[in-house]
Amino acid sequence: MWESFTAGAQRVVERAGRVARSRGSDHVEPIDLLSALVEETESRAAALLLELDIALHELGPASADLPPVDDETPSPPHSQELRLVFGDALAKARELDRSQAVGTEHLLVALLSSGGPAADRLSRAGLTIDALIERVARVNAVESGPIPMAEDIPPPELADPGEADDLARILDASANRAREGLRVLEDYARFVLDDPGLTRRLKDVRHRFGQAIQAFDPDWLVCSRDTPGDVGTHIMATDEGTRANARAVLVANLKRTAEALRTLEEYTKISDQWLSGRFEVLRYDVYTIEKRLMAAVAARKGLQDARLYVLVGGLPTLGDLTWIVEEAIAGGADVIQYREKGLPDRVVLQRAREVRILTARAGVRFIMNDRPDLARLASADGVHLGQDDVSVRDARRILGPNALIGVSTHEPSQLEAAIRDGANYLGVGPVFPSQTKDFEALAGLAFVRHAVEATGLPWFAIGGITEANLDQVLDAGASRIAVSSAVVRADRPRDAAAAFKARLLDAD
Ligand SMILES: Cc1ncc(COP(=O)(O)OP(=O)(O)O)c(N)n1
Ligand SMILES: Cc1ncsc1CCOP(=O)(O)O
Ligand SMILES: [Mg+2]
Repeated sequence: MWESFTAGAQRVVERAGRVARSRGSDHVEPIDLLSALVEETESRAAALLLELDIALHELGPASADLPPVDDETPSPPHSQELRLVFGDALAKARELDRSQAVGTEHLLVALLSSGGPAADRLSRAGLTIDALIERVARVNAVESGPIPMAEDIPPPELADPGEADDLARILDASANRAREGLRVLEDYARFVLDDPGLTRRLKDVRHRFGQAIQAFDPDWLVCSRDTPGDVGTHIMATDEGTRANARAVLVANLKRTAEALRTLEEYTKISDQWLSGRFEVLRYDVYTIEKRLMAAVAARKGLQDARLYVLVGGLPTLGDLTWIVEEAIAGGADVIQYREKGLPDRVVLQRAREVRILTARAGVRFIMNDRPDLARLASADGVHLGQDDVSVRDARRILGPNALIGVSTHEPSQLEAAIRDGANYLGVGPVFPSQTKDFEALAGLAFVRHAVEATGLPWFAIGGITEANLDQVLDAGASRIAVSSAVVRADRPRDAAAAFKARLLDAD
């Protein structure tokens, strides 16, 4: 069933389990789902509640406000009531036709209809089922509905013709601003980041924006245009005429585009709420893309030139971690990950700090495996997370926006989810059987080939890579690799690293 839930809805369900555990409950209840939903502040459900003037804090404690729980204990089972809520959400998603996927908004509708304490809390906050359904249906229709043609929507009939003219000037200026801004963003994704996925998404937004503004009568807009008479034309903020670099251009245009879309959204509310909804959806799309663009910008800064990533730790480096790190660096490692599974936290932290000193001295990136808390204490450049480790979002809470967060991926859907979650780089594998870790299944070279097409973020092929099979990995399209045993178990780790590095640079 979960594959028909959006990533946001899945996150909320997972978080509900943690809420139930921190309450000490033996079942996850609808009320836990509501607490988890409250915390998903960027979700469609949260946006709808805000639109309906319902303050999120009135709906109960967010899971972050509850006592912490350890991540090892499994969540209790879902209660019968909660299972009914999920079934109802599924039915609502089908009925309201949002590509049939269950989003946070459908969970909200189902909670409100559930008739239990969660529904009471929502009703007490002022939410009514009719208002909510009407909103959800509108947003869903905006996403899947037909595109109106110019003749469908005449200029608004306002009492004062001068007012229509003012409105046209606002809409014309904002439409131009948003269109130009979107083009600047697309050029950044295309030419600076070389990111096909982001370029495609921005192109899609630009295209949908173009369709939305077809609803305006072009004569109405252009006739009202009076650039020389526009009092704003010559007023410039002090920093508007200069930009420090391409990143500053990007940031300014993200802001400009979102602002222009907001202006369109607000002023079209006067005459056409449906169209206003389309601009709202586009504005949310820009926010989502912003998160991905900024992750890509950070990755570019930290890992653009990185080719060889070496994992140290475990048995082979128990006695001589410092020496191995120095050797790997001398051989050309661009990134060192400290991956330690069995030692006490206090010892791991002490050793991580040693790795930090060595890597900092050499100007090499240092990534801590699994543990954002230890990464922060050791001043690492970031953390590497697996599918069962804490989420990117939680790691960011600890490490902040500038940390490099990597995610292990073993199949296309995980890769897509990691990108959506804001990972800065990806591990792609396991490609071959590994001496470092046992795997039930291999992702293989097919997944490496998939990654080439799927992302412009830096990604490292990993798992059993040796000098003997490196060519297969490079032929599959990888330009970066992560290795452990082939370096840390080598007689001469420095030479082993140097051999990998030379071949990676050769293949560039
Ligand atoms: C670069 C890189 N890629 C993948 C992994 C594996 O992470 P994970 O799946 O969490 O497994 P463990 O390493 O924690 O056993 C990695 N560490 N680094
Ligand atoms: C931790 C991990 N996750 C995927 S492969 C791997 C181990 C990489 O080590 P090796 O290069 O020795 O296979
Ligand atoms: Mg892990």
